[in-house]
Amino acid sequence: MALASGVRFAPRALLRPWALLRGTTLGRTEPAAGGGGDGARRFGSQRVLVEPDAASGVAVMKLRNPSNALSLELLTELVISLEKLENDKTFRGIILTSDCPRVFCAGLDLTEICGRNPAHCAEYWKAMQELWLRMYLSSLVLVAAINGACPAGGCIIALSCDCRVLADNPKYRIGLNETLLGIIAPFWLKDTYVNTIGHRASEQALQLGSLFPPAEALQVGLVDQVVPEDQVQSTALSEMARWLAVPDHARQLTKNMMRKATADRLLRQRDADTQNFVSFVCRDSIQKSLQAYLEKLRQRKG
Ligand SMILES: CC/C=C\C/C=C\C/C=C\C/C=C/C(=O)SCCNC(=O)CCNC(=O)[C@H](O)C(C)(C)COP(=O)(O)OP(=O)(O)OC[C@H]1O[C@@H](n2cnc3c(N)ncnc32)[C@H](O)[C@@H]1OP(=O)(O)O
Repeated sequence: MALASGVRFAPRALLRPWALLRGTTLGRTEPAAGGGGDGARRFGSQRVLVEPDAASGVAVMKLRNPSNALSLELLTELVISLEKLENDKTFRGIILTSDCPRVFCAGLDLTEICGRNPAHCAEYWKAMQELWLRMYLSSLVLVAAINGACPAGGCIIALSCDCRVLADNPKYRIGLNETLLGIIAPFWLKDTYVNTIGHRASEQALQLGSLFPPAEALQVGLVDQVVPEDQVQSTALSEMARWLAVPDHARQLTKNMMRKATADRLLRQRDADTQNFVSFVCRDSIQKSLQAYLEKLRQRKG
């Protein structure tokens, strides 16, 4: 499997991705609902459904994990689906959206870093880095159709796209709220925030752990459009058409020019970033606060 980073990254899950997917439908194709013609074959896995439209060169990728928390399996399946589309010259763009009601993506799956050993936390963080690198540097146009809450790691996914369309629902807040959980956004995530909304706005939002409701997210430049919920998909398609109107080679080289330095910074320090992450999240105090946060989430549900 070609990796965005070159040779150093070899988490077990990605070396044996199919092992994680036993019993799922990844790699199988089936007719899309209401489809059946050329380009209407969908494929996917347990946690990622891909609806490709060969005629337009656009695939819709739907996340369908509980709350779309970024489990190791979800990260792995996302990378595999992305790679599959990247390698198929039919496709020029992906619309990323959620199949879960009210949640686009709940961020890191905290159960992957709570009560786990350092080796597991390292494997998990490498998978997170890998997904971000692949998305951030993707040659395809990525449009996020954000149809639900989008905190922390969910915001990372959205920020790594080229364009963001958010549903106008005050419950669908977006931002990097890590500090409120007692954790810290890594430098590459901070850089992505700064690249998107500027230094001062990032400084404020990161320290305060701000989750922006739609109008504020638009105002600060975190999203590009806010539209009624039933128009998120159609608006994402219109945005996609606008981006695809530009010749691929010129757009791709420009994207690379804008993003390469940020990605290279992580590539240069990937191991150190992993070590920082592991030693930070494995501290007793951080484990305790993550446990308490998870407990609060579970109780809130009941
Ligand atoms: C080198 C750097 C050094 C250190 C770096 C350290 C850390 C890395 C820093 C940054 C990277 C990113 C970090 C993160 O992403 S942390 C996760 C942040 N996410 C959140 O705070 C969101 C929490 N969830 C919610 O607010 C709500 O669930 C949500 C608004 C998304 C949906 O609300 P809804 O009412 O629809 O669902 P719930 O009933 O609340 O939840 C359903 C179910 O899902 C579980 N759940 C939710 N979110 C998570 C999660 N992130 N991880 C694990 N599980 C989650 C929730 O407990 C319920 O479970 P269950 O009761 O079992 O059904």
